[in-house]
Amino acid sequence: MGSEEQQKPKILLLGTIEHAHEAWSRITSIADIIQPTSTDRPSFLSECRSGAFSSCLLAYRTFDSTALTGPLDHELISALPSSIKYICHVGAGYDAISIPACTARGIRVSNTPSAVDEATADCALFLLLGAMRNFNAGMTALRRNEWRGGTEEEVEMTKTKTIKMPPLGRDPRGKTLGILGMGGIGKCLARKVAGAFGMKVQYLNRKRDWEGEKELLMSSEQGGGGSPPGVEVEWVETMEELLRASDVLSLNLPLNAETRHIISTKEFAMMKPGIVIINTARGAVMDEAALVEALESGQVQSVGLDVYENEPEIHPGLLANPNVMLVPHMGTWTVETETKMEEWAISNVRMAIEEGKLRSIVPEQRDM
Ligand SMILES: O=CC(=O)O
Repeated sequence: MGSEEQQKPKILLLGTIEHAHEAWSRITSIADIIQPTSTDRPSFLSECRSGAFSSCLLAYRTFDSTALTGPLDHELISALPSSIKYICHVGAGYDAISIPACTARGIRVSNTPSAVDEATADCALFLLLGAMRNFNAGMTALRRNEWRGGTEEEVEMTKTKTIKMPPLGRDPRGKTLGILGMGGIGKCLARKVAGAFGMKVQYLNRKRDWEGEKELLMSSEQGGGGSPPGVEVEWVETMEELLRASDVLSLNLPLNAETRHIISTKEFAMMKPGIVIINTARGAVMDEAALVEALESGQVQSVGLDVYENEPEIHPGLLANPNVMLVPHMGTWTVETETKMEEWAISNVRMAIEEGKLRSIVPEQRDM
């Protein structure tokens, strides 16, 4: 019986299982779970080098575990035992993991695409409407005990006089939404804005997604009744085309070496004056300092942000600006979605153990 126990593969658990307890308990019957005792990156690196995780087959990691380990960069990947063959990440964005470092060590990485699409697109929809309608200015004024941004004295005077009003918002209907990065979240958002707000959609992607376009155009013909109308969707070839024609821009692309600061001073200058920008991808795809300047000059009218360059730090120029709607990275923060993401990551763990492969290996490693 003892030797049977020893044959179980070992899993390094980085983070905690919050929701998918049933799926995880099935894993614990086929694998031994090892958890680090360290509390910060230097001690975690020492723990790795001490052999504490030797013979672990894979690491399961959550987004929040970065607070303990720091990024899974070259230094950290090199410190992992050579027995580690898989890293199963809970989340769609895996910019905290150096894929080149993993590939060089023969470690395969999985993420949880599509599990996040609906919830993240819903969050983008909330930010889009909030930023277009200037809801942030009014909402934060109320919490200062002011009415729509007027002072307390002005509120008192409203019985006889007018009060200070925030600038009028704009309706989304008939406006053009530019989507930068037409993956699962982008498509989901396109469907939602067309159905709920009657917006037109144009997108820029690494390559034209004919199948995806067809799917969006046909969405009216499926399901009948409550299904949204087909999406008017147009592919554009260049960033300049996308920026010049968009009334609202939504960032839906992954963060990597090519996309870091893909939106910066030059790109802000190309945008339609008074554009609204939504970011639910990663903060660093946009140059935050340049964004603050573009907001101050009025080139960008308002923004809705769920993600920031140096989370949890927020640029003071964003905090101070009433035209900035801020959400603290809650795009997938629902019971259903967080559960789905954990279950998806656990299904990668199971497949790695039982079949020696991953359900959703990251695109950079598809040929591995
Ligand atoms: O930010 C959320 C994710 O990457 O899934």
